[in-house]
Amino acid sequence: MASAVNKSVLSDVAAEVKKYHFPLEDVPRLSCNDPVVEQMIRNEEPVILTDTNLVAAGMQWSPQYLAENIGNGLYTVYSSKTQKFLYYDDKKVARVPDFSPPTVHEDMTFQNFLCKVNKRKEGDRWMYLQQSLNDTVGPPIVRDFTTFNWAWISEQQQKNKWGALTSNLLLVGMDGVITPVHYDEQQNFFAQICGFKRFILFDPSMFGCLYPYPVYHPHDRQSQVDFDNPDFVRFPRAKELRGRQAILGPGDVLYLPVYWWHQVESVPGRGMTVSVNFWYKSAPTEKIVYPLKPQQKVAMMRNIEKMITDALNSTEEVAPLMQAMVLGRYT
Ligand SMILES: CC[C@@H](CC(=O)C(=O)O)C(=O)O
Ligand SMILES: [Zn+2]
Repeated sequence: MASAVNKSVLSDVAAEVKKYHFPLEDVPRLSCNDPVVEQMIRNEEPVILTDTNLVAAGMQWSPQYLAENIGNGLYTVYSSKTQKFLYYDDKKVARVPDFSPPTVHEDMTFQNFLCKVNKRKEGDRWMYLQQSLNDTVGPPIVRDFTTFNWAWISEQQQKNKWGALTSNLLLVGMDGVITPVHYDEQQNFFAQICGFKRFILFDPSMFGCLYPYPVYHPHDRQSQVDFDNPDFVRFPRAKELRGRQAILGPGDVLYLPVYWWHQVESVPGRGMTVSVNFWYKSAPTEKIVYPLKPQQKVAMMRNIEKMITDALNSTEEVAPLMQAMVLGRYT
């Protein structure tokens, strides 16, 4: 049984993390055997789970162990001039002619990645390995992976009528890297193996305070608000943000519900991080119940935005058309 993270270490980490302009409440931290957990997952409320043993077989996956056992396959490594790794969809770059990718994507062996990280000097680019686990990994890693606690996580999948497991992303980050605030369209069990990660979470109803890029934009699903330097003139409602915080240590698992906004930070000074996420397709809506949930409204807004953009075959005409539709009529 993987031991739970020491509470006093967690409070030390909580004291170290960066403060932003918005208040944060702690995400509950419960044993997966606590009867409350089942209801929280059903209600799509984030919760930190201990005692899952989800990745107990992978707890020896230190960067060094991975370098020695993962084989010599090529892995996706992003590099960035800053600690931030703002995701972009390269299939959408053509729609934005002057788009300049904030990160560079390189494929390299895990050993080469770790060597570059260890040799990195001040001013060099930051690096973040983000690779879907597949059958190219070495046999020891396959063995560990197959002995994850699939019984427990499959039970969660079935109980909540989720769809298929779509992928497991292996994430190996340098001390201090940040994935800026965004939302995903999948349910997520996020397992922390090495080091500490701090999640800042906002519920889907905060869509209006986080100003995501347009759906056709390469940064679709990513917020335009820079928490380190918020532009309250362009994004005034960012002042209304009220968030939650989850600090994960080795062995912890965060249930991160679909459409919940999250920023993920590898806590500075606590070493490299190793994590594995488990992304599942969400349950289909069986029956429409009013009032609609915020998640359903986000999905609806996305579909309307896509439809209008495609029907107009122009991105410039979307705002004028939607303003003509509502300004002075519905507002
Ligand atoms: C994708 C990278 C990110 C995790 C995340 O956003 C997710 O699992 O949805 C992180 O850990 O830096
Ligand atoms: Zn995410």
